[in-house]
Amino acid sequence: MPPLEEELFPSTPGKIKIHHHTMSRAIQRCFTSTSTMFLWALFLIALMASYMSIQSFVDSGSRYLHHTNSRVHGGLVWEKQIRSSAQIRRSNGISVLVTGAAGFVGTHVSLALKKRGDGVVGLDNFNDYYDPSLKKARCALLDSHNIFVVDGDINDQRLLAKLFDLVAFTHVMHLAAQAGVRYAMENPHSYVHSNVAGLVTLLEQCKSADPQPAIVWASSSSVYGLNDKTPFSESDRTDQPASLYAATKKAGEAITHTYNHIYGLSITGLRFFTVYGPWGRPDMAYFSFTRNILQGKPITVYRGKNRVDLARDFTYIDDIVKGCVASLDTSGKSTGSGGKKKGAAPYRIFNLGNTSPVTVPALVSILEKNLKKKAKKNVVEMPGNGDVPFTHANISLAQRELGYKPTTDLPTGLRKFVKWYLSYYGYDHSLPVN
Ligand SMILES: O=C(O)[C@H]1O[C@H](OP(=O)(O)OP(=O)(O)OC[C@H]2O[C@@H](n3ccc(=O)[nH]c3=O)[C@H](O)[C@@H]2O)[C@H](O)[C@@H](O)[C@@H]1O
Repeated sequence: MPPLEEELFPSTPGKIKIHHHTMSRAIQRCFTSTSTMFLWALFLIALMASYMSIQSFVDSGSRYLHHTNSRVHGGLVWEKQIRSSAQIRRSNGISVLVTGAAGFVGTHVSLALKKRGDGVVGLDNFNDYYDPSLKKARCALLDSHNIFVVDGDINDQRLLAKLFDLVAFTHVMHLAAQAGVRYAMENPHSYVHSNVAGLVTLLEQCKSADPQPAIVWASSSSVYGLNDKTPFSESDRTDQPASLYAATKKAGEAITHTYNHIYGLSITGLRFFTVYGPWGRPDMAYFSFTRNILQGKPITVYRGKNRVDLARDFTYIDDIVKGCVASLDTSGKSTGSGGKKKGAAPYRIFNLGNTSPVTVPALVSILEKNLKKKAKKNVVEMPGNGDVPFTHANISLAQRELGYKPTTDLPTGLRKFVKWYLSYYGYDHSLPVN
């Protein structure tokens, strides 16, 4: 016989068996005397009273929890905050659900949209892949611009349905993801959870929404993997990923294609090339190098085979934001409704890079100059951890279709980053940033 807990909470959904006869006999037994019925009535009244007081607590609590983004999803105040954040304040404006809004790119894109009068609602799970206090600080910045960020996960189907019930989003800017190339060896499942399962949950919601939103989402330059034809063009092969991270982003491109094909969702995938800048991600090289140089700690600089330096097409955040906003503006409409396709919808993929790769040692030199301090470098051969030796974007397609034209070179962008870093962390570098 299975243990009692197993009967009550089956490990897989869809296996709950309700034994109606047994249950009705039990109910009959309970109601055999009038005194028992009276006690039951009292119990029900007490239950209703406590439900009503909990509901009013939730409503008043969410007023105060606004800044800390409570996990409580519901209540009149919460709904009002979402509706107000989604309000469009310009003619022909759009209303956008930004997933990963407390992330690096998400914060910048949300601000840009809000500043021009679009409606923005953020969604973020504030996970601890890197210091959540930085995410909270970004969130406070968004809050000061009247952008509300819901504390929740893209895997939470009920929450997504609730958000779409409240707001007829015209667009979804999907930036929530498990990022980082090398961390995939430590925690592979987090990549599948966010970048595959979470993506599907979000697409399922978008496909059944009426109207369906157009979707712009973050793919990655890492999908080019072992491709050695440079610069990388969108039509180059992407079937040789070098990391699980890259594989999940490639999977995302395939998955979004099916939702475009079957349900008529308008999809734009953006292959970002090593994005950097103020409010950036502490797990990335430029950020952790800055911290270590300031703290007098060594940095590890990877080098490719035959002592060849690694290089990246580092792209400044403001350029990426322009590419994201232009993608939203040119996305075209999804054609389906209620899960039914009515015609072909756009399916696009663009490289968003800088078109001028810089080596990692050159990145370190620029940081040294800005920080006025020498790095203690440990140069080691690149371990087989998912890294690729070189990235270089061909951006002519984005230039043609989006008017995308990056304008910030690495020295200028890093100067802005260092200025922000010092203003944010101060000169007391004892605080951990990752
Ligand atoms: O372009 C992209 O698609 C990807 O860009 C970055 O990935 P990555 O280019 O590896 O960025 P960093 O982790 O900042 O590394 C930059 C370079 O510094 C090198 N590096 C990194 C860390 C380190 O300790 N030492 C070191 O030499 C890496 O090998 C790489 O060549 C992001 O972390 C990914 O999320 C993103 O998708």
